[in-house]
Amino acid sequence: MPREVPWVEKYRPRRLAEVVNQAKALEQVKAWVEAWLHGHPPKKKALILAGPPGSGKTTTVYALAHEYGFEVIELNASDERTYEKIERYVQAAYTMDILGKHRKLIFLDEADNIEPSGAKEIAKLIDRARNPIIMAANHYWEVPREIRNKAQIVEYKRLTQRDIVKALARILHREGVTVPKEVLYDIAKHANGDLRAAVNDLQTVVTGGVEGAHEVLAYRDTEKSVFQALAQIFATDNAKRAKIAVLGVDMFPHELLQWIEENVPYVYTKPEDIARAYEALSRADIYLGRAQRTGAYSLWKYATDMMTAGVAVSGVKKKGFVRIYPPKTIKLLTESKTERTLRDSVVKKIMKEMHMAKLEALETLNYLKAIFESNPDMAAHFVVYLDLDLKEVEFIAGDSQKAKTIWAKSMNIEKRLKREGELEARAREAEKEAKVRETKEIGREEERETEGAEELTEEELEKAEEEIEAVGKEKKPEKKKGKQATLFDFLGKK
Ligand SMILES: Nc1ncnc2c1ncn2[C@@H]1O[C@H](COP(=O)(O)OP(=O)(O)OP(=O)(O)O)[C@@H](O)[C@H]1O
Repeated sequence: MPREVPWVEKYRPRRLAEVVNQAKALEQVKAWVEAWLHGHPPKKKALILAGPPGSGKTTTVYALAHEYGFEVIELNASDERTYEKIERYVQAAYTMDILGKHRKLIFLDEADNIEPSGAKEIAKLIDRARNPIIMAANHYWEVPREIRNKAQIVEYKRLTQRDIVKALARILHREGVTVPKEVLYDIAKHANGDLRAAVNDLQTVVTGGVEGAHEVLAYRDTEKSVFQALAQIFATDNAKRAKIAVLGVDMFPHELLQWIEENVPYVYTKPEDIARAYEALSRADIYLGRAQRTGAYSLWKYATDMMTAGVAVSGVKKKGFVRIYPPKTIKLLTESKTERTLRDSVVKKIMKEMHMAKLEALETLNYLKAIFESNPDMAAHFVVYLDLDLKEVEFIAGDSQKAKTIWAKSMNIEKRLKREGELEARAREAEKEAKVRETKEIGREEERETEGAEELTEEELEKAEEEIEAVGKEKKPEKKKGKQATLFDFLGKK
């Protein structure tokens, strides 16, 4: 299949004036490089362009080189031989300059990934530099301190949704195609300030062999698009970056594995690199299988490490835009979306009823799948407990016949529970009524007793007192065991 030119390259601004919404940063970069060119290297011989991904850092470096006549020597901080290479170019650049060749501009990407061990050495090289060194980093504070001290910081802003929509609209105009407005907004929203991700998404939507932009965008319902995560994995040789790339992706590891597996052959071209990537994936698969069999879901972590970091370090990747293809095993995107919606609703119910965090609920869903597979009676109880509907039961059972059996059993349980509930309610009602009756009766008795007592007082009290007096004259009233004899003892005797 012919590979399309990546739009991030095709439409990458060639001139500084085309870099949007970073005016302040550009002013600083220009002033710094002009100092070099005027023969007065700036006090800080390195620059750190710090800011979010896809905000224009790399673009600035290349546009700058283009406008000021530099050759860019791009190095990656995670490359083991970075130090050697910088040293070579720091020296070579100077001699080449004398020969009238292009001056070299050393561009060190991912400066927040420089190992502490190498930081001191690179700091020394900065001191010796006779040519500009520009570094890029997403997280300024993660650049080793020795290097930060030697470098001037230039901050890049996160691009706004408006910036992104405008940039995308310009590309569409130049391509002569249109997409629904809401799709454009949706891409811009999910890009989270990353224009590279947005441009890649747009290219996927417009040129994808996938039917319909809305279906493609369905995958962006997740917190972080799987397209973006994969693009990040396939753009780095750095294990840590590759691992971090999938953090916000709301997908089971085995689904993620399918996505990565599908795209490996488009990213790696050399057979031995492809083989290494598949080796990493097969190890991931072994961990997943083990987790599934034993219930030790902590193994998921290792599986994810293998499929991200393991794949990312497998070899030399294709440069620039790599279109990410949804796995063929996902038969229909719409179907997959329904499945995901069902999974989400089941997971929500588990979280609510079983008071679980999301990850636990996802693990529990796996247990449920095993239960639904082998124990319909127990499954039926879960259906009632979690208040699942038939579609959700079908999703968990993964087999409509099984789902129907479980559903029928759950209806019986529900009926029984309902009956029991009704009986219980009736019993409770009867008990309540009995209590009311009892209370009323007690009330009446008390009334009667009180009435009786009053009668007693009126009619008999005088007589009783007379009797007491009489008895008192004869003998002391008999004492009841441990209790003071009262008027009522006498009355009782009567
Ligand atoms: N400010 C911007 N103006 C115009 N285009 C931009 C801007 N920022 C990003 N882009 C577009 O997005 C793509 C990626 O940008 P770039 O490579 O400069 O990002 P970056 O900041 O270096 O990101 P990273 O930190 O991930 O390397 C480029 O192809 C470019 O077309």
